[in-house]
Amino acid sequence: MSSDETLVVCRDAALTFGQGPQAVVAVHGADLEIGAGDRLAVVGPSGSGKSSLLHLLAGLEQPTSGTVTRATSLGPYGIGLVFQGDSLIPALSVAENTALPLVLADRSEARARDAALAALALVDAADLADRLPEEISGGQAQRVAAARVLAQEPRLILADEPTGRLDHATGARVLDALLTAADHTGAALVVTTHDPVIAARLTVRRTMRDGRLFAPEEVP
Ligand SMILES: Nc1ncnc2c1ncn2[C@@H]1O[C@H](COP(=O)(O)OP(=O)(O)OP(=O)(O)O)[C@@H](O)[C@H]1O
Repeated sequence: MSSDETLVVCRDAALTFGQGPQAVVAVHGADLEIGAGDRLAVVGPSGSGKSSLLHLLAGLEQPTSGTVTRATSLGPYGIGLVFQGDSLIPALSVAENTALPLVLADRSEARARDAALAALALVDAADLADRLPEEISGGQAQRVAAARVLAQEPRLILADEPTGRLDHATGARVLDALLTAADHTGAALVVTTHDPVIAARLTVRRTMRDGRLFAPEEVP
């Protein structure tokens, strides 16, 4: 893997929901390249289209016009997703939640658990391993979500408002966990946020307003 490898390219990628007078343009012709190891913050207020852009990058939505191209080298497990809140499965322990992507990818349960425990330790959540999601806080749950992505060892981590519902100090710890996960695996990291303090911790910041993605550091 070369360090300047391009993972995802958006060219004039747009996403419109609905048709006719009811149509909502969530993303207007966005141009974006994500390379291996990049650290990108997409910053904008609620409703500006950040989640929609992330869904395009992940392939969860297809562009209505323009193109989104993912490198074939990403493979089926190459993208790790972290969503805002409530993403853990309630009936599974923290360790089982963390190991789940590996079990689904046919790793043995013992190896998956070892990888999960190592990932939890890296994000400072080893002591939570045997708890259920209902027994941990929102900030802890987001760190577990970071550990789950870390265990998966993706090439690209997409985190949608991972600190959105948290206070500043807790949000900073969640971002620490995501940066640790990305550094440890060499993954690219894209974080959407409305919080400039969180955005300042990523290398490149791009503002979104009303579905428009502005150039790096360009302030609309
Ligand atoms: N499935 C959908 N159907 C119709 N409209 C949608 C859908 N998803 C999003 N939208 C609209 O697209 C626009 C962008 O929404 P999006 O969720 O991408 O913004 P956001 O910046 O992520 O907001 P938030 O921070 O509140 O999640 C909004 O006007 C929203 O109402």
